[in-house]
Amino acid sequence: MIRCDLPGSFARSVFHERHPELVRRVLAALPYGPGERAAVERLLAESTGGLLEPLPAHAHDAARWLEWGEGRWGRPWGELPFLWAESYFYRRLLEATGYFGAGAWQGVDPFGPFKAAELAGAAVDEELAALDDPDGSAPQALLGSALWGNRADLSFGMTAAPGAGSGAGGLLVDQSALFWGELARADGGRVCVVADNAGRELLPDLVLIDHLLGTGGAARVLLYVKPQPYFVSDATMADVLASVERLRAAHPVGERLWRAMGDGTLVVRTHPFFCAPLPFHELPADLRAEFAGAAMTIVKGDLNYRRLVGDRYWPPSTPFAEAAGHFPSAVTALRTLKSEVVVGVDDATVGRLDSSDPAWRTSGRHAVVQVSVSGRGRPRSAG
Ligand SMILES: O=P(O)(O)OC[C@@]1(O)O[C@H](CO)[C@@H](O)[C@@H]1O
Repeated sequence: MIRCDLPGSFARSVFHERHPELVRRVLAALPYGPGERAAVERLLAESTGGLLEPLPAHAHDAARWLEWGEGRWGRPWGELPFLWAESYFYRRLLEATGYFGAGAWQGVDPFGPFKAAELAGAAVDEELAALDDPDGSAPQALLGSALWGNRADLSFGMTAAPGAGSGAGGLLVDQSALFWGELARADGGRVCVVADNAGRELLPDLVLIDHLLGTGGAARVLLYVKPQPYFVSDATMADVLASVERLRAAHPVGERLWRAMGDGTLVVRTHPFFCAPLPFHELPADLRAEFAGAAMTIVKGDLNYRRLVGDRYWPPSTPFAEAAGHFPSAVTALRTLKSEVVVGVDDATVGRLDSSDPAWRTSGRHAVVQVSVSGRGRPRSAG
């Protein structure tokens, strides 16, 4: 299990380097008052050197978090599992900024200014212009755009080294033929997409969804987003609407997606579980049943990968199907590597990368397309 306190670890750097920078930017981006500012600073101090405090009793999800954190309250943050601690940090940040409060900051996304700037940026213009390029709109190119779009993660951008995430580091595992083969085999079933970041990642995800619906690769797509702001740029429903609007202004694909939402072939869903500090092994029964009926579930990004396989120091050669085989449908991970977890990469590749590029697990320059069909056709009641 990856913990937060290992000296020199990526997890420790997230709390001690990334979060202070994140807090600085959030407080610079919105004119929060003294109360919110002090609460955010207190959270930073608590999470970098203090003891874990629960949510205030009046919080709508206080009981749920009390249960998730049983045995952990009052312990040092550094002892916590990394995934649990990060998830709780983002929940507490929303508490500190008044996102769930009764006051005027209710519902104000603390990361909204960053997301809006990205969506309005020139890089998005260029990417949208490429939609008219026949090479850029071939199926494999669309899958590649959705994959590499995962580099555009605004939390990663907080402390990434210059040039990190840019340039073609390489696809370490490419099972895209299996992905397309599975879709062809299912012949127009339901595809679930567990979204990750808004903006430059969600736009190519939506274009891929349009392609799947337009070509019969999927009869229906369920797109799962976060119920609240999370990990800086993770997509919420508001971000889906902003992206569809952006696409509508630029290309017919936007209008098609709008219509698909209207006729129910593209359904956007959310669930509290997507902001829970839990791995996908602990899917609640309702979500498990939804995924179980899918021809394929596409799981986007680094954090979802950590939740899919388990946030552990796996031997990298552990087969992906072994780590992700618990998932209730066939599942494809589209992930650029931005944390230490990795499976399904052979020892020779790991040895080569360890000596040539020591930061390969976290730099965002490498990616995987990994498929497990273990959950294919699993009955809805499974698990
Ligand atoms: O899930 P995403 O957007 O691809 O990546 C999230 C991320 O940037 O944040 C975490 C560290 O804070 C890591 O899992 C990863 O580096």
